[in-house]
Amino acid sequence: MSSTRLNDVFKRCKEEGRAALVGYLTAGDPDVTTSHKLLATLARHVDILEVGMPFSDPMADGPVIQAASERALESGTKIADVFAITAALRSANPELGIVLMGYANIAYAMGFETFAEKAQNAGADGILLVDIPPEEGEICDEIFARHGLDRILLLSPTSTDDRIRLASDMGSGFIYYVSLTGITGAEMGAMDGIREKTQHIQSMTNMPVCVGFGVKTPEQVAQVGAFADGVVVGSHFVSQVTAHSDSDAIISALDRSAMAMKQAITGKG
Ligand SMILES: O=P(O)(O)OC[C@@H](O)[C@@H](O)c1c[nH]c2ccccc12
Repeated sequence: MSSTRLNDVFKRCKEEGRAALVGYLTAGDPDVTTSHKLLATLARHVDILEVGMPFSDPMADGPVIQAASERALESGTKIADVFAITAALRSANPELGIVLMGYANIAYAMGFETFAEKAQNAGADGILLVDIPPEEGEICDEIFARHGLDRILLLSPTSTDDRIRLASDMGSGFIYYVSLTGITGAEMGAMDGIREKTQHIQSMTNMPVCVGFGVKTPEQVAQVGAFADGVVVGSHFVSQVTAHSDSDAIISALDRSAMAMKQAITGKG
């Protein structure tokens, strides 16, 4: 069972003959107020917002997103702030897909039932917990499903057909194909290999397959969008936070860069 909103997002994009644009930012970076404005800006251009829950030990993340987590935690961001920002984004953007992304610890700490209840009340559609692989889903699958939350699962270049089948069976919403064996923000590998593996996964599942890790330019968004069902951009958006000194400048830089990515994915770039 998939949350109808994520299904609708992919259906709409498909009707428009394009891939979905998924944009990531860490909630609370650089502080709760600015972060809310940044996420609201990104929400105007993307189809799905991936809202990162800041965490002290984000092992899948490269330096850019690690630093974003640190800024968020140092400025006092709490998980309650993440839910509050999410709720505000939801009420302003009824059709936007919203996925909460983070590490298992955050949900363990508050209890999966409470976590799922709060995520649902905030209006999230799906949950991506990086360090809960498909086979460890007993801890959350039933709970998330009961709260109408999709569980987004990751596949990587080394995933075997057995794992692809497992992710397709256990996951919902969409499959997130990590384009490289490494951390967020790394350099993308050869496009041919990424296309082949993506198409192979697509042939094995009914779910949309989104591709992320290393996508930084409108050209890459257009290239990946030509075969994937969705394209994820993270570090490139997060890096706007440190590239500019005041919050207005960060917001307008993010606005411009998200608009460029959107134009690239709609073929109007
Ligand atoms: O930053 P990149 O290379 O553009 O990749 C997307 C990524 O940031 C976002 O989806 C994400 C951030 N942290 C993660 C951890 C695991 C999987 C995915 C993520």
